Amino acid sequence: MRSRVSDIESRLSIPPTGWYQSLTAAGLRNPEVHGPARYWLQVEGSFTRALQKQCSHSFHVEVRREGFATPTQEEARRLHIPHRQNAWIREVCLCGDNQPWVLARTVIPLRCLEGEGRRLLHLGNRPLGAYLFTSPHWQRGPLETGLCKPGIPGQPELARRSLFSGHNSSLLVGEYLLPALFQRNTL
Ligand SMILES: C=C(O[C@@H]1C=C(C(=O)O)C=C[C@H]1O)C(=O)O
Repeated sequence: MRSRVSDIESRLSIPPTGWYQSLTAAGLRNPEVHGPARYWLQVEGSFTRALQKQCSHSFHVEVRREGFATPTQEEARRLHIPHRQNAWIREVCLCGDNQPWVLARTVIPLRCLEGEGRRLLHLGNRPLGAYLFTSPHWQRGPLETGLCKPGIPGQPELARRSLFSGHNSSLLVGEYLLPALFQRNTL
């Protein structure tokens, strides 16, 4: 039998998103970025760690899909890779206390998968952050703020994204905040 969290989770999707270089720039379009989600749009360090600190009893990663696929044209441009080149694309739901809190989409170009980067193919339910923040090779670039196209209530409206640069290549991590995360009155 499917669990309740899987049922809620299966109705969620990553919406088309417009990306801005800063929270301030996004705020001119949608002042909601300065509301309760602001902390999550700006928190530094491992996002997984920050979420885990907010959990009362459990945190887990559910893989929604993972495999080789073509990134969007915008993602390919951001990563400086040819636009029809396949990449390893990982989409997960980060759940706190059995509630879906964040959807994440990571685009990992082929060059990142060489050498020890092969481990990225086998993360499964282990959080990517645990890998990126324990390996000395990866450096996070500046955070962008995303405004998702207006959609159905309960779907992500705000997002954040950044490039992580390794030896000779970068990967792109997008995190889409679900209202359930920042509408809890705990921060
Ligand atoms: C990049 C991080 O990894 C987190 C875990 C992810 C995964 O397992 O796919 C994706 C995005 C994250 O928020 C992080 O913890 O900061």
